[in-house]
Amino acid sequence: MAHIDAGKTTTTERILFYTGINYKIGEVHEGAATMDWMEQEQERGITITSAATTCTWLDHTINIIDTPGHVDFTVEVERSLRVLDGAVAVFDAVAGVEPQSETVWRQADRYGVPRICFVNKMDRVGAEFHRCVDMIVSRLGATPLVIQLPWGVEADFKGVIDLVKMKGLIWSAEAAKGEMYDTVDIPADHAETAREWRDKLIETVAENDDQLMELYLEGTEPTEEQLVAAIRRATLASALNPVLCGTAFKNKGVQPLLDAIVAYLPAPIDIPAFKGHAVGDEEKVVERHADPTEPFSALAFKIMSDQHLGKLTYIRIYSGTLETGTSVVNSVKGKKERIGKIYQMHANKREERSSAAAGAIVAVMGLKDTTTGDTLSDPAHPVVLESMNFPAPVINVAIEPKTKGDQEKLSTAIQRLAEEDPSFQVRRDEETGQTVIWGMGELHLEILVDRMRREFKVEANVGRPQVAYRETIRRKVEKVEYTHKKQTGGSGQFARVIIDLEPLGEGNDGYEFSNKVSGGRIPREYIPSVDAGAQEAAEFGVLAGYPMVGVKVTLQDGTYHEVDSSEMAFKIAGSMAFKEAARRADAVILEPMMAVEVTTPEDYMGDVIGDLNGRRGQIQAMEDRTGAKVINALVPLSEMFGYVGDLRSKTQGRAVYSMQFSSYAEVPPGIAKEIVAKARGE
Ligand SMILES: Nc1nc2c(ncn2[C@@H]2O[C@H](COP(=O)(O)OP(=O)(O)OP(=O)(O)O)[C@@H](O)[C@H]2O)c(=O)[nH]1
Repeated sequence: MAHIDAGKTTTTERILFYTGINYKIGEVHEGAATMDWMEQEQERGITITSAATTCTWLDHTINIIDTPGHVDFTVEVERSLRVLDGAVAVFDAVAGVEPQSETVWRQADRYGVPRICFVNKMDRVGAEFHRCVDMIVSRLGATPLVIQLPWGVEADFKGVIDLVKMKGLIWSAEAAKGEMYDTVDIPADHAETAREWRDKLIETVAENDDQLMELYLEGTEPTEEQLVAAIRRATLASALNPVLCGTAFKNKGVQPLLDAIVAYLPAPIDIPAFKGHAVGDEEKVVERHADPTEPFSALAFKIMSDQHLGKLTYIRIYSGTLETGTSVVNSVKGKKERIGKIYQMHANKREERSSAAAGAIVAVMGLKDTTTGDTLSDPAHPVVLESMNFPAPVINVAIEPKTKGDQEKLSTAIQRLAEEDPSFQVRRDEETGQTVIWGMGELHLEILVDRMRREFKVEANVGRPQVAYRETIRRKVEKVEYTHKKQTGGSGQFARVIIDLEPLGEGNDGYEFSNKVSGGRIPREYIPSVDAGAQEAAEFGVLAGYPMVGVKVTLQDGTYHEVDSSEMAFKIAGSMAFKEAARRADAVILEPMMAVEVTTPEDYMGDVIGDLNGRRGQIQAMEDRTGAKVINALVPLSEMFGYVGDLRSKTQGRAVYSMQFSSYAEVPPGIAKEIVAKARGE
């Protein structure tokens, strides 16, 4: 996991080569990386979809998922961190801890994933190992444990000083692909620094591990075995993060990284218990263990449509053993599923297997109703494992088929792509009849439309990207009454409700409903209808039709009629009362704000800042980083369309930027007016 371009794919390609999975190294910039198998990935040199593979090192099986760094594909990181037991955070030794590294680090925190750090690109001009280590402290608030020091830097980078073994590891020029390295005595000019850092290493581990602390207090130098065991315990407890370095591109430092993965990251059996809950009872905790003889349980984390095979469902098996031809239950949806075939995946290649056991990551064919985040379990012992969080999409575009013939293909394409990607959504705009697709950013939607064209042969016209605005209210309104009554049309036409509507408060973008009606003034069976009606109304806000969020509805009172009331009548009353209340509650429009970080040569700093100000940006911070200036700003997403091209032309291609969603904020009144007028077709 890492910020874009830190070198995740390049490092993974070396791993596949050294572990003997591939007989040659595929380079990202040549469009030849195994893990970036999708056409769009090879053309652009970026990872878009997380690819899974499996290799063996020191008699251990390692499942690897190479994740994308671009923020538009954050859902890929989310699902991968959910099913992996450990992670390698890759950093660019020049840029250090970049914004997206920070984001993925927090995601890993959320899932409690132990991790080690790899400071890559030590060969680049401006590489600074210790600055990166300092940033791991200042930006991530983590405890880095330096277990290697770089031996040389930039063009002179030769290898690493291993502080656990107290040896130098040097990659000689003869092994051009870095297959071989020599273990030598630490050179004299590095001896003192190595001793100093070795002391720091032991001190840091001792502070985080009682057993090592005992030895430390006795003044006994730990053996290599004792030290490795202590680092392992502290890493598994997420108390610290071992830090290594190297240059994947120049083939140095990758084998010791593999050694560290085996030595310090958890095997499934190191995890005391995988927690889930009983079907239909979220309070009742059920535990599963990485034991092939326990009842089967697995989490579906990814769906892929294969043109030839149909739907492939990627699963992580937590307990038990899965065999082809057996039946399992999707315990979230309550549906039986039959396991057609089981495949070990190597990026887009697959190898058929007859069974797979706890700890494995495999793809299965034949599942019909399972979607991302669902649990599959032994029908006799169902369990629901914790699912994952998916971010809400922030932009959308209208899409329409070019010809009538494309209409059906478009629907199929959208359906398949939405199955694969939970951050891609589709809605039909009832008023205009348009199909609107929603995603995480311009690049995300561009890739999706491109995939529709290539994989599904759909020709479509795509509108301009629009921001996913929201609406909320600023004021509480009380006792808003609505009576739904129709004289004609028979029974079931009477309902009267009285509601309060209030804001949930800053940062809460949910919806809540509470019922205060007592004494049978409204029969209990009608209450959920009022809630459903209000929720339906909240989907289309009163100002410009954007979803209304951060509101609480309280049903205070109402009346019903013995003969003329129905669920439908109460739903309509709930919906109308909500709309009426929202109109009186000072509704406002919210827009997504992006945290933008621009790295630019000093000469262009004035232009970059001026441009950000012109985009309604608020500059938050400025700092120096190796001959460049780094500017952090908060900018409305609506002003950031096309920024990539504008920045390039303003700085002659010498500045780079990244941005990620920060929060929703109120749109200034002048702009809100324009948005409302546009939505009303004025
Ligand atoms: N100089 C140098 N370049 C490197 C090194 N590792 C990777 N690169 C280059 O950096 C670029 C990005 O590398 P990738 O491996 O695609 O980075 P990534 O983190 O997988 O990128 P995304 O998946 O798109 O986020 C490529 O052009 C690599 O050749 C390194 O150690 N040194």
